[in-house]
Amino acid sequence: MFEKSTWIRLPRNVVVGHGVRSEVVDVVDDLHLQGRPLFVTSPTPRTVAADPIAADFEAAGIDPAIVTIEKATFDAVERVIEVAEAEAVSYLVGIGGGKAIDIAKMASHHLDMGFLSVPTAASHDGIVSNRGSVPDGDSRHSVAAEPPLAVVADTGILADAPWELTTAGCADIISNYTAVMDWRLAQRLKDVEYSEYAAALSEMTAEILVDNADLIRPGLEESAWVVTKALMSSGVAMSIAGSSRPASGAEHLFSHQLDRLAPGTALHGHQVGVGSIMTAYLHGGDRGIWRDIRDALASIDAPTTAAELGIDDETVVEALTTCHRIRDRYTILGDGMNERAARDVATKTGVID
Ligand SMILES: NC(=O)c1ccc[n+]([C@@H]2O[C@H](COP(=O)([O-])OP(=O)(O)OC[C@H]3O[C@@H](n4cnc5c(N)ncnc54)[C@H](O)[C@@H]3O)[C@@H](O)[C@H]2O)c1
Ligand SMILES: O=P(O)(O)OC[C@@H](O)CO
Ligand SMILES: [Zn+2]
Repeated sequence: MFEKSTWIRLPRNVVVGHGVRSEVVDVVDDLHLQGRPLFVTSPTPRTVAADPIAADFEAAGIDPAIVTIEKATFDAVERVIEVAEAEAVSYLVGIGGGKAIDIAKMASHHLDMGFLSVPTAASHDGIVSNRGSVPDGDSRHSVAAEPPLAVVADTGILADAPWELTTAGCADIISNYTAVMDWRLAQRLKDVEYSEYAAALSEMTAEILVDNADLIRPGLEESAWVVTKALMSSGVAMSIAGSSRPASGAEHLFSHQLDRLAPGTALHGHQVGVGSIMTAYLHGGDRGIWRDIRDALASIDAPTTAAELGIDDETVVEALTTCHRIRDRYTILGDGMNERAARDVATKTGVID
């Protein structure tokens, strides 16, 4: 008997476009959400979006509570849960980059409350995903979390954000190529659960983004459209898979380790992009697609070297040799690279000198 079952939870409303920030109140009404919201944001996104959206809610007779977080940690999730309980709110709104949205989705999962995702940067593909990503000691957890009931992505805000945030989002998408290679490898060698639909969607998303690279330019609002659609499509792939596997392989392990070794130095998307150049080389050798990945990153102004990330060569080698321990996720790194092999791949791909 075939007894498999799955739940794929996706947003009901996806509202994208110029000025849609002012439609958050209408989206809440359309979802029949009652009571007070808690806005989960971080310092700059608060000024850019959370405070103006709060004013719209107040004008509609709703008094939102606001909590500002600085880091994506389990402590931050706890703090948001405490504020939600103390302020007697009935749903959450994550307003900001990947960290604020991750914290909001994890807290709403714990509270069993609905949540809305309002990205202020096209910098990451967690906008619609049902996963939260949190460092914890030597590990990095990919936690099951509440997917958003709705996404409100204002392309005016996204296009006004610093350009490097958008190039980071592009690089997070381009890294899907190697994430899927790792996933297929793990399926073949370790029989891990695999979804061909999620893998195909993730790869196709990267392909469409690369094909439209000439539309991705600073100051062009259309770029925010192109990148945001890709970020959402990649998040849907994660929700279909019920795992971050379609968008996170060894290149993400490398980035998570850099977050530990050189915290706050480079953006998540930029780190996974550089990681992807090297893991593509590990998969395909010199005839593989590593040059295509490097050139795609360069074409949208994303870093392709350690120097452009602001990270020194030795830290890259250390991250490559240790990042397989970050989590129990089989990838091309297997049980770890030795130092010579790590230096070799980083040098041959031009990531280090
Ligand atoms: N859950 C998932 O599926 C998923 C997917 C991808 C990434 N992530 C996580 O998301 C995080 C990376 O996201 P990120 O790069 O957005 O990090 P982030 O949330 O720290 O944002 C980066 C910076 O951009 C600033 N910012 C945001 N909007 C701005 C705006 N409009 N103007 C000026 N500054 C603005 C933020 O204040 C912050 O300083 C990582 O923790 C990563 O693990 C999660
Ligand atoms: O599960 P992780 O490795 O945090 O990956 C999530 C996301 O960054 C994929 O783009
Ligand atoms: Zn990512």
